[in-house]
Amino acid sequence: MLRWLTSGESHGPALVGIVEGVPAGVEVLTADVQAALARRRLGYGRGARMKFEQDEVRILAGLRHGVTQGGPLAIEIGNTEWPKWVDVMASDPVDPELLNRARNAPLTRPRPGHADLVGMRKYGFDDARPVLERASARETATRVALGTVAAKFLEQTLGIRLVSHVTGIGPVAVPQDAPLPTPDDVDHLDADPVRCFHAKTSARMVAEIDECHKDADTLGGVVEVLAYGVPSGLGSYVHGDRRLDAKLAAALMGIQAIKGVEVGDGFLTATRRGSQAHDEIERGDDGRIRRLSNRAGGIEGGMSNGEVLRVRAAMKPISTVPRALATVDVATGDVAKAQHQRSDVCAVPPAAVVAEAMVALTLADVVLEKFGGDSVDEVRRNAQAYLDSVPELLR
Ligand SMILES: Cc1cc2nc3c(=O)[nH]c(=O)nc-3n(C[C@H](O)[C@H](O)[C@H](O)COP(=O)(O)O)c2cc1C
Ligand SMILES: C=C(O[C@@H]1CC(C(=O)O)=C[C@@H](OP(=O)(O)O)[C@H]1O)C(=O)O
Repeated sequence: MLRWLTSGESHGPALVGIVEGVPAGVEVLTADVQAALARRRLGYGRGARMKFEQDEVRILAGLRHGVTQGGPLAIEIGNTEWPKWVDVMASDPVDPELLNRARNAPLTRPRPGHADLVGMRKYGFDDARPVLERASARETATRVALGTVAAKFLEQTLGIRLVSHVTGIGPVAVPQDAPLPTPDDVDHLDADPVRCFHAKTSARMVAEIDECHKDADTLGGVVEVLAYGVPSGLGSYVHGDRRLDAKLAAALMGIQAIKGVEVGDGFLTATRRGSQAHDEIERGDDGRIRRLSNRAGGIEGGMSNGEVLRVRAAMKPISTVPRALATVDVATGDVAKAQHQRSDVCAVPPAAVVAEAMVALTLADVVLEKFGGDSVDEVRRNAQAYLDSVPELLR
């Protein structure tokens, strides 16, 4: 079993993530985590903060000489902007005089689409500051850091490799028959301004973001994660909460601003007739069972079926709209415009990287559930024994 937890506020000194259950022997470096975090910072349409802030990574525990030790890994990501927020986010009480300064002023004009209003009600605050600090997607940096370890585990035990890309931004979408990127295309995707594999669509997405920026508005979109090399049999049909599709849906829906999840062709499948919706089975020239298509996205009956795993997540447009939305000042009861200082216009490309991390953590958990093992070698041996045990005619 893999367990993980994150802690930290958007403008606090640092974020911290802990992952427990990673077997011994996974090779991972601080530089790998840094590289993954750098990929999360990419993307046309991100706001000013991404340009001036750095992610300062420190692996505090669980790793020795670049190899996991079997104990929990603790990863710290320092916010380099912290010096500006020392008073606002101080852990201990501060001089009340400081609280009158601009950055410290209570936020009383909750932003529609954010956690602000409900969070104030629920936790008993008269200021949205503490709500937005933890609700912020700054926290996703920690998930990407932990996901890096999970991805290394998957690659080094079973050769599973993940790819994330953007298939839609606002109304602009990749054509349905466009080829899927493979792990060899990751550098190309990282270099694309919107992490899109289809060059013509990428250019249209950039233009759409520019238009939206001019209109002082924001955009959402759709991301897709692909997992190559996933063996058949992860997850289970025997109970709803053991289904791989259910676990992936929960993991993706748990990302800030994700409002829909599809497995394989998802909602499109619902519009098709059965004869056009499923993936027929045949025996290939090599004598192995194969599929004529992969509309199911690599999952049948809540289990991986050996095809490429394909999941999508729909992100709503950024809630802090520059052309500020109507709200109420909860300190006075007056009609107001929602608070706004700065924001991303579009954060779909980084959301793809976050979705990839969530898929990595979910797959690492189900791999450990199925095969178990305290070391990389043991997981490999267990997996190989299972694969060897599948009868010839079912392979
Ligand atoms: C990578 C990423 C970056 C985001 N950046 C912003 C942002 O700059 N401004 C904003 O208002 N919301 C941003 N969001 C979305 C908010 O965090 C999210 O909408 C808010 O916390 C409310 O949660 P909900 O949308 O899940 O209801 C971002 C989300 C992600 C995944
Ligand atoms: C800091 C990150 O994303 C932030 C997520 C976010 C939000 O409301 O979710 C709002 C913005 O922060 P701020 O309000 O300080 O400008 C984004 O920059 C990050 O992704 O590292």
